[in-house]
Amino acid sequence: MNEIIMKIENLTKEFDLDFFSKKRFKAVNNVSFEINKGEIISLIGESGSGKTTVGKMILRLLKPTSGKILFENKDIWDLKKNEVKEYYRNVQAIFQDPFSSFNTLFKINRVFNMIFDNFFPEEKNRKEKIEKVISQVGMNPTNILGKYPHQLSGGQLQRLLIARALLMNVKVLVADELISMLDASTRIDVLNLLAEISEKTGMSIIFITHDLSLGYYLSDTTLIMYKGEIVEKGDTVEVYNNPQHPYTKMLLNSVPEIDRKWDKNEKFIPETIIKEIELYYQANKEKSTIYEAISKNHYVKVKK
Ligand SMILES: Nc1ncnc2c1ncn2[C@@H]1O[C@H](COP(=O)(O)OP(=O)(O)OP(=O)(O)O)[C@@H](O)[C@H]1O
Repeated sequence: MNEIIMKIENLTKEFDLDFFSKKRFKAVNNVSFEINKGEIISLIGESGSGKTTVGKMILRLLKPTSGKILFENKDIWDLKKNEVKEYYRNVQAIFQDPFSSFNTLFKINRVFNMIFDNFFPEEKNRKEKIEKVISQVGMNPTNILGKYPHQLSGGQLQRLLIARALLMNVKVLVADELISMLDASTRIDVLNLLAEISEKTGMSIIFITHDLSLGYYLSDTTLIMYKGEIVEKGDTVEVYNNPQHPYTKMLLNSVPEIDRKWDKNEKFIPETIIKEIELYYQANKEKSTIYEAISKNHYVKVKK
């Protein structure tokens, strides 16, 4: 049976458009989904669709305008100070640029020791545990631990971030454009590593990407985001084989194929499918702000 570990309920985030304006911008609009233990979910969408904003709210880096994030049935914005620390022991992130996640002044050994200082000060077998996770991500601890971050490659640093998640035994990992800086073969290695860890340890992964093929490769469940909303969600194979929403269809059609050359008459601009989107919502008798968002430039007026 599936065990829900995190529940996102009607999450909305508005940003001020500018200091003087009364208009606000809905970067995330009424987003709901659940994450099961050990599940890998891809959050896929074009640039600016709101993926990172969802990730940041899950990491408590941004407070939602409305809606809830429940981790193990507790609202993460109702946590007490000591519970917040516990939350971060369980929920961690890996961002696109691995270099920014490391303090350049500290050797890797120190970086890993600080995890124990912060979260498990009583731990006696630090060295052993650190060496074990570094080996688990396919690296030799002796070659790595004495180095500074700038002496390592992007791929090595990404692996170290995964090792950090392993060391902390995190329950949910938010991986935001994790591998976009890596070359193709290193990418596959890191993806395989993530899938393997998730299967072995039951770690759930929210994989944020704009790359459909990476999402397909890794995830059990796919969420397609467009203009701040989830327009389609479901089993990955099902979504890719039988997309329902016009935006998902367009997105899947726009993936370059090895035997298809660029055609100057072909257009994949989302705004060209506005009519289909309108008809889709009419046919499904669903309400959506997406149609309005496209035609009115995605702003909402609020009183300040
Ligand atoms: N702090 C902020 N203040 C104002 N607007 C913001 C802020 N953070 C994000 N936005 C806007 O919200 C929208 C969604 O941004 P977000 O970073 O979530 O998109 P994304 O789907 O992750 O895009 P990308 O793939 O390019 O990272 C964008 O239009 C962005 O400019």
